Parts: sequence; C-alpha cells; structure tokens
Amino acid sequence: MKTVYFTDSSGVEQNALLSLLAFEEKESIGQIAVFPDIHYCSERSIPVGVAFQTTDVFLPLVTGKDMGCGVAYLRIPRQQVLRPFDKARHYRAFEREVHGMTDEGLGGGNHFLALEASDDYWYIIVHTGSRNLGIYMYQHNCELLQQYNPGHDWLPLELATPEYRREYDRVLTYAASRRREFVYKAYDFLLRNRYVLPGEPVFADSCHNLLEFKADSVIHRKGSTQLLGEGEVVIPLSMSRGSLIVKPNRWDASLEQALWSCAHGAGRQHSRTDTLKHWHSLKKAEKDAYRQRFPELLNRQGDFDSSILQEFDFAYKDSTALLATQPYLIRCDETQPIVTVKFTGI
Ligand SMILES: Nc1nc2c(ncn2[C@@H]2O[C@H](COP(=O)(O)O)[C@@H](O)[C@H]2O)c(=O)[nH]1
Repeated sequence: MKTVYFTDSSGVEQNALLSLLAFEEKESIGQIAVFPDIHYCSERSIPVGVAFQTTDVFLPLVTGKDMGCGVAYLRIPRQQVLRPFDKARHYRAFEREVHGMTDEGLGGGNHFLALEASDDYWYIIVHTGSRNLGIYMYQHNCELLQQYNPGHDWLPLELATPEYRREYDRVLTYAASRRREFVYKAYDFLLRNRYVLPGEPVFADSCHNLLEFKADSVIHRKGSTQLLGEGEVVIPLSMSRGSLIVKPNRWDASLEQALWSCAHGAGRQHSRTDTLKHWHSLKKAEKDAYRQRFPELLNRQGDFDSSILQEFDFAYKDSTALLATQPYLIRCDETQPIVTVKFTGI
C-alpha cells in the first residue's frame, strides 16, 4: 500500500484528501505517511501533515519557504524552580525580551515561544524556522526548476549535488541555531529574574519542514516531525492546552511505515468558524475560567480576540487521540502552558 494513514482517514477534510489522492497517482512518488494534523495547503499539490519518499527525483518547493522550521525545548527540573511565573509583573517584560532575542523574530502564525510546565519539569518551548535564509533557498529552488524543469515541481536527484546539499544543510542548521538561541535567552531571563536556579537544562530539537537526503532515497517532510534515534520531540497541542513530548519506539514495525516521522501539531477537530461557535456555547463560568488562566491575552474589553479563540484547546485534537493513531510513539511527558509569546514577525 502506497499511503499509510496514521489518522482516521474518514476524518480528513475533503480538499486535503482530494489533493492527496491526486498526488498519490504520480509515479515518481513512493511511500506516503499521513498524520493526524493533515490539512489542505492552497499553495502546494500536497497537504500539510504528510511525509513521503522518492528515489529518483526530489520536490524542492514542497515544504514551502520555511524549510528547517521545527520545535525545540529546554527542560528545567522542578527542583530548580524557585517560584511561580508572575504574569502581572513579568509578562510584558518577557514578551518584549522575546521580541528582541534574535534579528529575525519568531515569525507570524503559529510560531511561538512558551514557558510550559509538567509535574516534574518546566519547559521553554520554541516553534520557529529559517526566516530569510529559507526564503533565499526557496528562490534558489525556483530558479533551478525554471532552468532545468520548467512547469514541473520536481528535479532529477542528480541536481542535489554535494554543493546543493551543503547549502540546504546550512538553512536547516541556521533554523536550529535560532531555536537554540531563543530558548537559552529565555532561560537567561528566568535566571536573572530569580525564577530558576542555575543548572544544566536539557536541550532537544526537532524539525518538521525538510527534505532528508538519504543514501538511496529522499524523505520529504511537509509539516511532519522527523524522529531521530530515541530522541524526544515536542508535539505542540495548542496555546491553551500545552504540548506533548514523545519519542519513537524503535521496535515498533509501524515506525518504518511512518517514515520515522510523526504529527507536528494536534490537528484541528473544529474549523475556525465552529471553534467560535463552540466558545459562544460555553457557560459564563467556563469562559471565566479561561479569562483567569490567560489574563495576558485579554483585549481592552476584557475578552479574547477571535484570532486567539480560534487557537484554543477545544479547536484541536487532544494527546489521547494523537497517541491512539501513532502507536510507534512513546509518551514521555505532557505540559500545560504558563505563558506564551506569539506574533513577533518582522
Ligand atoms: N503549545 C502550543 N501549541 C500551539 C500553539 N499554537 C499552535 N499550536 C500547535 O502547534 C501546531 C503547529 O502549528 P503549524 O502552524 O506549524 O501547523 C498547531 O497545529 C497546534 O496544534 C501555541 O501557542 N502553543
């Protein structure tokens, strides 16, 4: 079977399914793995939330401009945490600091930097990518297609020369180094403001938009997280739910079918419109509970803007649903958000 679904295929949105079925027909496309956060992508012929393999060609534009995008964490044991994060005193300062941490910022959309907590740890989690260097590489890929295969989305594998791969790696390395910079600077904020004691926090990184050039094939990951060895990866769930930390079970046979990849997010269970309807159907006490948990996200009228509501937990699938359809994942931890910074594009 060419396509393996790690999600209930009957729940995949119609336009995503149609583009996937058309993509499957292409002879040059090998094995495909579909994850629970699959959704339609208007700019490309294949939805987001998918990994696929090729042997003779590569599709350089498939991951979009933000190649190298991924999620990193810095994990701090609870024993080193001195006190709860004081949002009233430090939210704005933290937000300002995150804005200035790097030259190119987090980027817009769902990119974020968050302090999240589990029973045993605080986590600094960042979701960001390669910014301008990714755009440069995208333009370079457009030029290659224009020159060698105009009107098509693929290039023969011979064009992925050692020099090309080095340049591609440079973009991935840059994105990873930006994530490292963000989390260590956020850690420094926590140290300076006496939230944590100095220690040796554990760093882990993962990437969900990339082409992996292997000896005999190319794995394309378009919004699906690369699993490496027994390394932990973050699956961000939502701004009000937090994140799931998982690692691959290397003995599970389905890991190969999943092309050593997994979901890079929770996947929506409600459309944006239905999410807003759901919010309006909640009781006042339920809405107030959200207002008390996230006062920093309220607007001047004391309400959440619709762009924020559309990102709340009820919009997305939960961790149980994600683990049920990706049996090769081992649950390591699960977090709840303390404070999240978003929308710092430049
Ligand atoms: N922990 C958080 N998770 C979040 C937040 N905003 C979005 N999300 C989840 O991340 C994925 C990935 O986003 P994408 O734009 O690359 O698809 C998204 O699907 C949600 O599940 C957040 O603020 N905190």
